[in-house]
Amino acid sequence: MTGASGASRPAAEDPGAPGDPAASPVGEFELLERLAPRLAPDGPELPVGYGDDAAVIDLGGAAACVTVDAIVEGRHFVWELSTPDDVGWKAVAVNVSDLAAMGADPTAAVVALGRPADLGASSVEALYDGMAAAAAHWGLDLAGGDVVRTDQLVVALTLLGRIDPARAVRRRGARPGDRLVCVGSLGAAAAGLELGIAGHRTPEPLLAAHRRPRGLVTAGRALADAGTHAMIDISDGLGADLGHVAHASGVAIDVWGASLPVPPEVWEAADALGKDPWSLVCAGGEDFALVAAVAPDDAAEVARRAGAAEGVPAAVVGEILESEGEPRVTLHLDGQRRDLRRLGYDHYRDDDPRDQGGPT
Ligand SMILES: Nc1ncnc2c1ncn2[C@@H]1O[C@H](COP(=O)(O)OP(=O)(O)O)[C@@H](O)[C@H]1O
Ligand SMILES: Cc1ncc(C[n+]2csc(CCOP(=O)(O)OP(=O)(O)O)c2C)c(N)n1
Ligand SMILES: [Mg+2]
Repeated sequence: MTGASGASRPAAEDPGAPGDPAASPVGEFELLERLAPRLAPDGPELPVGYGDDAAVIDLGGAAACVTVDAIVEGRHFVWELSTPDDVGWKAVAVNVSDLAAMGADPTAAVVALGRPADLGASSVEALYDGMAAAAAHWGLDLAGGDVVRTDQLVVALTLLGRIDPARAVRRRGARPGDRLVCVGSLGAAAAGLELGIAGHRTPEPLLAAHRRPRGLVTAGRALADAGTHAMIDISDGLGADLGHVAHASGVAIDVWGASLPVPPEVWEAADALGKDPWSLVCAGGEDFALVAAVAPDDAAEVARRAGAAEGVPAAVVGEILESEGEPRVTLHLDGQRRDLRRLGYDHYRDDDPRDQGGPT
């Protein structure tokens, strides 16, 4: 059968595409680079388009900051570890985090719900209880959506926020000499997920980090108000996401391992899992910490204020350097250097997302 007849799915052309048993298909990052030419360039009506945590759209006088992230059963959560209520919370939180990383203020969301036929109505109500609780927490309105039948639960939330386009903080803009500020801790969500899946006893803070992440809106605003040069939220992992900042800003980034905010339970989890703790910290992902490039003289005070505003740990964790050609992200630890760039979650890299990389 041919694709042109509409009777079958388009043929596999990439190694590893559906129907092709070979290695891995084109990765998430490479796929986006191929799609980019078809997307709108930045311009007066689109002050921030593709390539940042959220877009900024000029509406003639006012501006909206908009983002969409989906939560998928088996990819972002498993029913063994999360309730429907947790899933609803997480669907809101992951989007709130993207707006936080722009310095925006979330205002309203619409929800595309992919519901398997066997997911009962009361479970969907519980899912919406979780979304409503998160919406109340961050002061945003759930303003409608769409329902389709799917094989696994999918919750795709489009979130809008207020922003002054002139003050939107982008992934580009980090300058040599800036310090790297991290607000929020690293490694807990990945540790909670991995312990939980392995059936180990899982400390509550780790499980909570996986199930019900926080979006650091107040910290994001504080960082934006302080004139932060560049910012990103850590969803795929510190290495991969700093790689985006290095790439967008045309800089190199040094990360000081000993300064990273890591909860003590993460070291214990790595021990129990027989795993390099730095793979949880630098490649685990779903931390939803904010990492920002801040002028050196302000960095320590800006970190302190942003952390205090949310009641989360915050620290100066590295510095921005001149690029040496290729964007570079390097972890400095015990006198050793490890390449962190691209270390993190990629939806297409491995079949089992939990097998994905650690620092080498
Ligand atoms: N399917 C897509 N079509 C167009 N743009 C996309 C798509 N997926 C992601 N992007 C864009 O690519 C950039 C990176 O996306 P993503 O890795 O999902 O970022 P984030 O971690 O901030 O959610 C964003 O600017 C996003 O808008
Ligand atoms: C069952 C399960 N396996 C693996 C993970 C880990 N995980 C899934 S997606 C992801 C990265 C972030 O999600 P993504 O959809 O890429 O969000 P975005 O980068 O667009 O914000 C991670 C670390 C998980 N949460 N649940
Ligand atoms: Mg996304």
